[in-house]
Amino acid sequence: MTSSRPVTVVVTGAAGQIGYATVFRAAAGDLLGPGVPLRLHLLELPQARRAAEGTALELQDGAFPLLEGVDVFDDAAAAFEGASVGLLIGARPRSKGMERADLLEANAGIFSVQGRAANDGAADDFRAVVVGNPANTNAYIAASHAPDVPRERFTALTRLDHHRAVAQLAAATGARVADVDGVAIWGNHSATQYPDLTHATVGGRPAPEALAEKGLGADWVAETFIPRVAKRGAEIIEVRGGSSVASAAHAALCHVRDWVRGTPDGSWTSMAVPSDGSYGVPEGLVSSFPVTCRDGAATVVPGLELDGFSRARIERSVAELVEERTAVRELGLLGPRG
Ligand SMILES: NC(=O)C1=CN([C@@H]2O[C@H](COP(=O)(O)OP(=O)(O)OC[C@H]3O[C@@H](n4cnc5c(N)ncnc54)[C@H](O)[C@@H]3O)[C@@H](O)[C@H]2O)C=CC1
Ligand SMILES: O=C([O-])CC(=O)C(=O)O
Repeated sequence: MTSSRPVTVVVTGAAGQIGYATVFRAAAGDLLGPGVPLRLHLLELPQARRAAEGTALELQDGAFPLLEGVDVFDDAAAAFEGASVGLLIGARPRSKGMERADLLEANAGIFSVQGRAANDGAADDFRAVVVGNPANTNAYIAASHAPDVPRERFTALTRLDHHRAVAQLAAATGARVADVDGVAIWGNHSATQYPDLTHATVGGRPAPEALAEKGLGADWVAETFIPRVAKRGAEIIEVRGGSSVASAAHAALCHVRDWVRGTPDGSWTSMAVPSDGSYGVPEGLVSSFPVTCRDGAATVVPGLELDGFSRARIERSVAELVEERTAVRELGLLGPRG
């Protein structure tokens, strides 16, 4: 994505915590790269529109050379008009007494409208990352309502989980984060996710070898590493008194940046993408995989060997995604490509 014409980026939930942490870095070039001018479309609920207008004033005060304009909307159709990138952050949080079906239903209301808005008004090269939870199923819902947008353009964020896994492996082995490679997140952005170290390396050596040197084996991976990463969101809420914000914004920026500019040669990252059927994940389900990105397309890393433990963990998380899809299907919340 190199252009002298500004790229329009729609940010939903722009006045929320992650939205606020994202837009300034996007304006500074951390989303699309240093040479790419952009316009921001900030979408908010009517009651938060004023706060988004305040954010727009602050963006103006940043005098960002790449930022060619900011518009504020409380109507999805108008906000998605002409957009090439969507950062779909705004979602309905679970409130007290809310059942899972209620949560799925409330979010389906949001993501069906936004999927239709993308379908009808976004640019031909529109692509989106869904951050708002339940992110994978929200992305599935949006894609189902956007039959004219290639399905693979609707993805969900598991890059934060990927970063968490990299950082935990680095800490456990005493390595630098930059020396860790080949970590993968599989499945749902939820506690069932599978952070996989079986193909990871530390300083070029297999991760199990580097861990063994520290006295850490398969038990540590199963009983400490995996739950630590999978439940890190809850740990942050517990310690910080609020859910992850800056780390989530950073991950969303990295997700889009790598998607449009490519992953480094010889390396992969994790993204939740509509399955192409690889590794037994039902086609279309938005599930996290190790992916490489080239020329604006994300491709699931083919041919990785999975042992019985990995296969069982992936199946468990994918089963949860299937359940979520069944629930929204039964509630009649999917669109024409459901
Ligand atoms: N996938 C991931 O790794 C992570 C996902 N999350 C999720 O990200 C979402 C946002 O988190 P925060 O920014 O902390 O929440 P927040 O509550 O601070 O902000 C959400 C914003 O979205 C807005 N919003 C709600 N419905 C909207 C709609 N239909 N159109 C436009 N705007 C709408 C709200 O008015 C609010 O300003 C949550 O669902 C959270 O669970 C958070 C951390 C990590
Ligand atoms: O649970 C939440 O709302 C936050 C979240 O997704 C995470 O930190 O991974």
